[in-house]
This record gives sequence, structure tokens and C-alpha cells, in this order.
Amino acid sequence: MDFSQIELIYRAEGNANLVVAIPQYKKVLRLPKANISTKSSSSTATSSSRSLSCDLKGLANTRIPSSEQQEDILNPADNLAYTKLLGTLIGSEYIYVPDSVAIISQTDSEKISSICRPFRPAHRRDKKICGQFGYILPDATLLPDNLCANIQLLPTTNTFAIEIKPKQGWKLTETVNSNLIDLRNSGKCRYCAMQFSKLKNCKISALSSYCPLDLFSGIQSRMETAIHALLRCPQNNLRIFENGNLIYGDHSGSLLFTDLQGRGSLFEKNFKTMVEIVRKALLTNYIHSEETTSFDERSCVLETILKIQQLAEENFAFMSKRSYEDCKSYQVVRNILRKNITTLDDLLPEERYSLSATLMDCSIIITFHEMALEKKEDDFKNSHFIKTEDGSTFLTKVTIVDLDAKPDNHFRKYVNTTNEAYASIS
Ligand SMILES: O=P(O)(O)O[C@@H]1[C@@H](OP(=O)(O)O)[C@H](OP(=O)(O)O)[C@H](O)[C@H](OP(=O)(O)O)[C@H]1OP(=O)(O)O
Ligand SMILES: Nc1ncnc2c1ncn2[C@@H]1O[C@H](COP(=O)(O)OP(=O)(O)OP(=O)(O)O)[C@@H](O)[C@H]1O
Repeated sequence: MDFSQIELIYRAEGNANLVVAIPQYKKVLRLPKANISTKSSSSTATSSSRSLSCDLKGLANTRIPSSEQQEDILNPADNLAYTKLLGTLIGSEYIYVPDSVAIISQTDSEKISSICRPFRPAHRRDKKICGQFGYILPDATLLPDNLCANIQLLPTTNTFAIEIKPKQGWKLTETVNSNLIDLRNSGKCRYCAMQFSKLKNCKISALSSYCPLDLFSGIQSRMETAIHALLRCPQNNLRIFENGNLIYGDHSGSLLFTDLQGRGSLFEKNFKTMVEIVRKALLTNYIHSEETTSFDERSCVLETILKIQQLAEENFAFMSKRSYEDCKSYQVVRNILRKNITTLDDLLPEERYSLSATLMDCSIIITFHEMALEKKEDDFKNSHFIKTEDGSTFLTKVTIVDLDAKPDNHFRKYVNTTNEAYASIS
């Protein structure tokens, strides 16, 4: 892809990656970041990725001999294999696998940095895009053409996408954590406790009333409370996109909460409809009936994520007895990939924990557009159609993004940050 000729738009970023949209192709380009002050390890990664084919079909079959593997990074082939593995476990309907690896020149890198500069959150500017490659993926904030075929969408309304980073949906107890973490009898879940250390460390300016336990409860009133809390105080847990443009979140130039209500056709209808779509989409099972996942019952996205997250809960005692090097290696993930697993039963406890660490940090994107025609009851067998209480029908899609593998020192870091969080509660 010749990036000098293509329109690129700042999409969003997290701790490790910056993403730009490529509207012309309904794709995004996900670029690794590194601290401005440190020399990027991904530039070394690039030497491996350059020697690999840019065609991911070839890439999937490419193995770098272990003697050449760098311990502290996963190469593109392993990253791809890990995402595919999660697709098998979770259901490929919910996941986008990268289409290709794009080689990024110094000129591309400068162009992208300058496009993104005005929109980047202030607290993310200590990092910049690094290395010479990025992943091209379908844009999850837009509806894919094959889903829209033969469906008349309301032309006067826009496509909206709500992204939620739900975080840990299960509660740590003294029994689970084998007294490794002092919970101070606070009764708070990890996310709620983390709000206090984040406030203390000036990562946030106000406490959020969002609680993942409400979102994952599946109970209508609690889920609505959670979604409203995210809307009022999005932090890095909620973003809203309109036709692929980021309009609400933690970026520079975001709309304010008070601006949202008067914005666009969706918001004129009021928040109620949007909250209803998000809630219903999170509880819908989108897995095609012919597709089998390693879970016996086919589940909605919330249940699927929670089940994998709970592997950490189940294996906490095991993890707490193990001693770990405090270095950023990926041995556990490499072991998982070597196994060619199709079911969770094939995994060792530390491997189960590792998968769960990924799902405790993923994001869910719910994309929707109002449909033009009244649908007959029969049409609702299509799980992508969601009918709201006001009688409107929406075409919807749910995608899980940020399914990165976590390094071997994750558990150690998790225990430290969780202890700090509970100790910060005032
Ligand atoms: O430990 P947590 O729960 O604070 O999660 C980290 C996230 O913090 P959060 O609390 O969501 O703001 C953190 O997000 P932010 O930088 O705070 O937006 C990262 O996602 C981090 O992952 P990685 O180290 O980049 O692979 C996340 O670290 P991992 O725990 O996934 O390693
Ligand atoms: N396939 C996609 N389609 C649309 N937007 C995407 C896609 N992948 C990522 N994004 C957007 O880019 C943002 C940053 O990507 P991502 O979450 O992968 O970054 P990260 O640095 O790994 O995040 P984290 O800090 O949570 O680890 C996402 O939160 C989402 O808004």
C-alpha cells in the first residue's frame, strides 16, 4: 500500500498501539508504539518482519528458528497465530484477523505522526509510533459490505460504533487470591479499586462509577447503570465513533458529555435507544449456527469473554505458587502456539491464565445502523437485527479488538498493581 496517496485518519490509541483508519478501504492500520526516550524493540522486530512475506498466508506458515527469536517480543507470525487461536476458542464471528503486514517507511511514519498529532491524548504523547511495520485489519467501527448486502439502511442516519473496554468482570476474594493481595475488606472489584490508584497517580481526574460486575451481570438494570456510567465518564473504557470518526472518548478534541445529547440522529432519539442497542448486542449470540467453538454452548460476547477471564480466577492459586522471572518473555504463549489446541482442556494452568490475561484487557466494538424497512418477525432469526422499544430496527455487529498476548510477567504485575490499588482506597 502506498500511504503517500491514501487518506489516513487518526482512529484511537492505547498503551501499546496507535491506530489510523483508511476510510477508502474500510480498513485500519495498527502501529506499535514505543517510549520516545527508549530505542524501540520493534525496530529489531522489523528486521524479522521484513524478511517475512507481507502476505499473511505465507506468514502463517513461517517459523523463525528459536535461536533467532527475540525473547521480549512476539513476531508477526506468532501474533497472527495467537489471534487465530482466540478466534477458534471465541468464535471467528467476533474477531478480525489481520489481512496483511504493511511495511512503513520513515516518510509514512512522519506523515502518520503529523496527521495524528492534534488528536492524540496528552497523556499518550510520551510514546510515538515505532518500527517499520503495522497490521492492516478490517475497520470494526463500520459494518462490513457482506453484512449490508440486500439490506436497506436508513440513508438519513449514520453508522455508530460504541467501544467498551470492559475490564475484569469477576471479583477477587481472599479465598481466590490466597491472601496474596490485601483486599482491605473493601468489597470493591479490581476495576473499582484501580480507580483509586489511578486517581492518586493522576492517571484520571475523577472516579468513575462504572463497575464491570454490573456490565457482566446480564441484568438489564445493572447493565444500563454500567453503560450510563461509562457515557458520563468514559476514561479509556468507552469511545463513540460516527461513520468511523472518533467523536467521544479520551482523545484531544472529544465532544463533552453534555454535547452528546444534541448530536446526530441517534442522539436526538435520546440515549435510551443507544443504551438499549448496546445492552442487547452484548447479550446477543452472533455465532453462526454451523460454527462450533470450543465452548459447548454458544454464547453472547459478554459470557464468552467472562468465561475466559475466569480462567484467571480458577488458576490463581496455582499462579501464586509459581515463581516467575520478572522479564518480558513470551514462553507461555509460545508453548500454547506449539500445541495446536482446539479446546481449553488442552491447556496447562499457566497457559489458561495467559489467555485470560488477554481477555481482561480486550475491547468490544458494537457497530450499528438503523434499517429503512420494517422487518417481519421471521427476519429476527438474523441475530444481526436488533429491534428497539421505539419500534426501530438496527443492523448490528460485535467485534472484539486488542487480543494481544501478554508476557510471562503478567501475573507478577497484576498482583503488584492490584495491591497498590486496594492500598490506595481512602
Ligand atoms: O493491569 P491493568 O488492568 O491496569 O491493565 C493495563 C491497562 O490499564 P487500564 O487499567 O485498563 O487503564 C493499560 O491501558 P492504559 O495504558 O491505562 O490505557 C494497558 O492496556 C495495559 O496493557 P499493555 O501493558 O499495554 O499490554 C494493561 O496491562 P495488562 O494488565 O493487560 O498487562
Ligand atoms: N480493527 C479495528 N477497527 C477499528 N478500530 C480499531 C481496530 N483495532 C483497534 N481499533 C481502535 O484503536 C484503539 C487502539 O487499539 P488497541 O486497543 O489495539 O491498542 P492497544 O495499545 O493495544 O490498547 P491497550 O492499551 O488497551 O493495550 C482501540 O481501542 C480502537 O478504538
